[in-house]
Amino acid sequence: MIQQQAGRRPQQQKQGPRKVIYVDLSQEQNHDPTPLLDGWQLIKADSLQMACHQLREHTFHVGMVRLGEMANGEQDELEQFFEQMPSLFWIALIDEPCIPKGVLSRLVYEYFFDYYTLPLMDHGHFLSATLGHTYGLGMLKEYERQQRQYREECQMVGASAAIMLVFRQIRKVAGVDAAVLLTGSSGTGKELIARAIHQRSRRHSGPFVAINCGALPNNLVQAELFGHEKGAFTGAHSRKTGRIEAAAGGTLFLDEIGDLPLEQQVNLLRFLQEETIERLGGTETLHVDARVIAATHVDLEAAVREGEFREDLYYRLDVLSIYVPDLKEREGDIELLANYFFRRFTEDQHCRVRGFSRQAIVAMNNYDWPGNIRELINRVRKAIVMSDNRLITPVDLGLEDLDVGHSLPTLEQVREQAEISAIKNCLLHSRNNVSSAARMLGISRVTLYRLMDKYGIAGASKMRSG
Ligand SMILES: Nc1ncnc2c1ncn2[C@@H]1O[C@H](COP(=O)(O)OP(=O)(O)OP(=O)(O)O)[C@@H](O)[C@H]1O
Repeated sequence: MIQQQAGRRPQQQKQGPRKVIYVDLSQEQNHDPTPLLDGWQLIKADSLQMACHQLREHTFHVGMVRLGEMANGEQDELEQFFEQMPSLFWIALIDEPCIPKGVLSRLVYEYFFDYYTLPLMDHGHFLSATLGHTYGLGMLKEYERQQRQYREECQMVGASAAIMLVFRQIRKVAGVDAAVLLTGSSGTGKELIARAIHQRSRRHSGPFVAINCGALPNNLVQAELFGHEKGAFTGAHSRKTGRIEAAAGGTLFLDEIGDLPLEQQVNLLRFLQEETIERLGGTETLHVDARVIAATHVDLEAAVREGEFREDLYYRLDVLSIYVPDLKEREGDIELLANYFFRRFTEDQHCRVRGFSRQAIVAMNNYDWPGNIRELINRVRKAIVMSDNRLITPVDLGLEDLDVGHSLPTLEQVREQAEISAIKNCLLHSRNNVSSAARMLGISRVTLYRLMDKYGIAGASKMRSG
């Protein structure tokens, strides 16, 4: 769908022509493709050095290279040039006599999306469309590359629009040194997200200290968070550094913040306001520089209304907030995550089980996952061990009531699901530009707004319509 759209005449877009860099390495200066490029702004470079300069000055959507005869050294230089820009995609223009030469054919195969032989003659009018396709493919590859990068950096898997929004928010909040509140159900990945924010922040070389406020007995919370001096209470045989102090220079992750007893909330508030703490039984005031990320699965606003959570602390924690969606809200991610954990749990061992049956995938997609990703991990791990089959079945996953036979959707449901997923995909790929998403879908903007409203696809009012 993207490729077809990308191949459309770019001048239809209101953003103006897209830019293509044209690197002419042939020294011949003939066959200028400019007149053939309807809707594209062509910027020329006669050498790789000049191309590097142009690439620093402009943002290009796609690149074209005119290849001539080439010595080995020049070829290496060109390869290095391409390696520096993994997200720009290229088309080659080649003189017909050069085509059969082995060196060039490998280069074209490895680095170019497509090539045209010169003279272009009546193929010329396809060039604009090929540039569009190349750009479309480049966008997909870039999206894939970013995903891979996220996976590697944060060990986070996901491709749904809902989780991509979270990924973008992680990037944004990582660059700001303010408190973050993560809200979302249990097992959705809040701790992993807190770690990802820490890893991407300027504090990444400092410690990441996690504490589960719900798991500590009331009488220990203060000593655990703030530390204690020797003899502060019976059994305090030596001085102990608290978790807040241990997070100095890094990030303190307060999980289940809603469970923090009221009397400790005031101490935490003081730390957030003044960046100072006092150890239990101590008199010294210590300055501690730690960023706080808190997480909760309960509705803290409701807890504030009911007097169970201090309002002033709530506002101190909720400077930046990220909602982490339930697994069932992440369209397409269940299969992705299930396969990811399957590979992780089977890679180091000889395993007879080869993957998931189609019915197992359907059953997983039909299930609500109240325990979210943690539950998915447990079910997949158990199924790998217990399954007697080559492909994991719904029964192996404990989801036998949810396979395809029990819940065949109606045609109307299938149609609605297909519409929802096409709209979400196009909005994602057009970066929420409604006009361009409508064009991809082949419908008017008004119809797209109506459908978004009908299916409750969020954020319509905030979206760009350029
Ligand atoms: N996007 C993801 N990709 C891969 N693994 C994930 C992802 N999100 C969560 N996980 C894994 O799921 C499990 C649960 O995640 P995590 O502990 O971060 O959830 P949580 O929201 O903090 O849960 P709780 O509220 O119960 O503390 C962990 O093993 C985590 O590594």
